[in-house]
Amino acid sequence: MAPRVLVSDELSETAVQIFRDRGVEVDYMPKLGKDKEKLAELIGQYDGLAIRSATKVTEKLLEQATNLKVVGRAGIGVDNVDIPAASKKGVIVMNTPFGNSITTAEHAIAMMFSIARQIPEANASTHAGKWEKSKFMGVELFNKTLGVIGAGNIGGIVCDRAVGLKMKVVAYDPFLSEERAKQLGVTKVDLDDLLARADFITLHVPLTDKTRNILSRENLAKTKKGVRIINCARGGLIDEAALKDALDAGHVAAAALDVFEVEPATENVLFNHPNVVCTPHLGASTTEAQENVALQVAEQMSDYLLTGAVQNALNMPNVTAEEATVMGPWVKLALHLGAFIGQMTDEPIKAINILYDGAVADMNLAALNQSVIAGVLKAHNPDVNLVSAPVVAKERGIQISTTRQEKTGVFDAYIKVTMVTDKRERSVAGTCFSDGKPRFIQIKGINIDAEIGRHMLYTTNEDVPGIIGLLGMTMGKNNVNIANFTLGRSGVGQDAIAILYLDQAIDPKVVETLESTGMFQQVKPLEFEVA
Ligand SMILES: NC(=O)C1=CN([C@@H]2O[C@H](COP(=O)(O)OP(=O)(O)OC[C@H]3O[C@@H](n4cnc5c(N)ncnc54)[C@H](O)[C@@H]3O)[C@@H](O)[C@H]2O)C=CC1
Ligand SMILES: O=C(O)C(=O)COP(=O)(O)O
Repeated sequence: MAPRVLVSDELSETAVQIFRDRGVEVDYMPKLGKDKEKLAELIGQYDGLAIRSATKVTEKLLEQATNLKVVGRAGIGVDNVDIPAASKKGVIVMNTPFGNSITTAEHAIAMMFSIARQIPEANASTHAGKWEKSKFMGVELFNKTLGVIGAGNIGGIVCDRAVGLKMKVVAYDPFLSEERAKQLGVTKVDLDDLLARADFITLHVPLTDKTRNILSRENLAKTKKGVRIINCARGGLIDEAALKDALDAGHVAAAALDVFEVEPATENVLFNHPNVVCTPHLGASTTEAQENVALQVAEQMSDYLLTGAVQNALNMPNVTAEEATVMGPWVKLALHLGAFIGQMTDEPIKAINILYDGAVADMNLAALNQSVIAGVLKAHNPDVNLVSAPVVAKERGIQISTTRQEKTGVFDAYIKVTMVTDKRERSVAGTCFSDGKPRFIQIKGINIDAEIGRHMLYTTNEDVPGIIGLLGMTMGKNNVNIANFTLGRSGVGQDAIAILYLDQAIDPKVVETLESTGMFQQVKPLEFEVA
């Protein structure tokens, strides 16, 4: 069945067309993002949700999203998505990190010009037939100092444009390297220094717990008298009441705001202030940017829903379509190895060590790690998936470690997973042959070659005659067909294991019958998710 996507914010029609062309069913309901109840009522039908900033993807909404696999943000900021809650539910959250950055940077520059020369007020006055030529005295940008808070993609473009305008640019960004600052032609400074030096301040940081209120009352007081402030990033970065007071006191000469603490902003303390210019969150609103983000989000979401390729996800490592194909069998193997380990224990797991040997060590290990962990955890919680697995593992305090090594044995590549609990260590290794079929090659250090099927039976015993007959006869008597039978032992008369691939699940009574013979140390039916 074709996956279904809901577009709940205003996205370019390009997105709808791409979904359809790719074979994804799409419903375009651009007003739904503003109607929480209706959205919650409908969300359960969809595999994907494409949004901008109006739709709020809360924990509550996610509870109703029983089929949801991916949220695609056609834009940059994802502060309207509860990412931890999405991860826990196994929902991938992706954005389009570059599609609207030039547009937003240009909006910030436009806002800077508009407050330097009072263009909106002069425009309104002139339209009103007032011709107030002497009222509107502006300032030049040339030679002024621009303080850029956050010099990432958008901030970096703003720096570049401002340098072109012959401004002196200082930037505060703890993650900005000296080399990048040099490349941008800006001086890296700390926040207090920026606040003291800047004639104009522009914000380009995401809204996080660390950046919230970055222009607080206290920090606004540290700015130069006559400073002009531009915010095209997020409401919540500036203390709006404190900004109003600073404007009223004439300390801040002007402010240009595209974003507000509460949006849609129909009322705000800063509205109607003569020195404030406002736009209704238009940073990303150009035809070019909206085409870019719509196209990207639809492609990314379709790729994920149709091929498993992951791009620009905030809670999953990237996996290209090519990797998804090449790695497909290895991802399955990783899940099976995890599933084996997970089903072998009911004790709390302390650590999972994953060894990658040979060619597989060069693959996208982040994705393989997540598959192993998901496999382990699914044994006790079927809702865990690749996205939620690391979150759940962290919550349970499971330590994950990986080792990669050059080819050491007869196999071109293999993965070995070892689980550590308080009482024991268990390990299983597997490989994929060129037929793409994953198989187990070692359990408890004993070499085997076991094809993996949906229903399997794993037994351990002392190496004595009669085990094959006993297992075969018991299965036969209970009408269970054996598709594949593999034996292994550590040495004559020593530890031995058997792995049976069965055509159906076995009844617990069969397990009891085998156990009652006293011939086995362990008789364990196992299930694997085999397509
Ligand atoms: N008005 C609008 O329509 C739009 C607004 N935005 C907003 O712009 C923000 C920035 O976008 P990008 O530049 O693409 O993001 P980015 O991730 O490329 O850049 C953000 C920069 O902020 C820096 N940063 C993080 N924490 C910081 C802190 N505590 N202090 C100083 N710097 C810090 C990071 O190191 C990074 O360099 C987005 O998160 C979004 O909220 C983005 C697009 C459109
Ligand atoms: O991309 C972003 O972060 C934006 O803020 C743009 O928001 P919008 O898509 O215009 O609602």
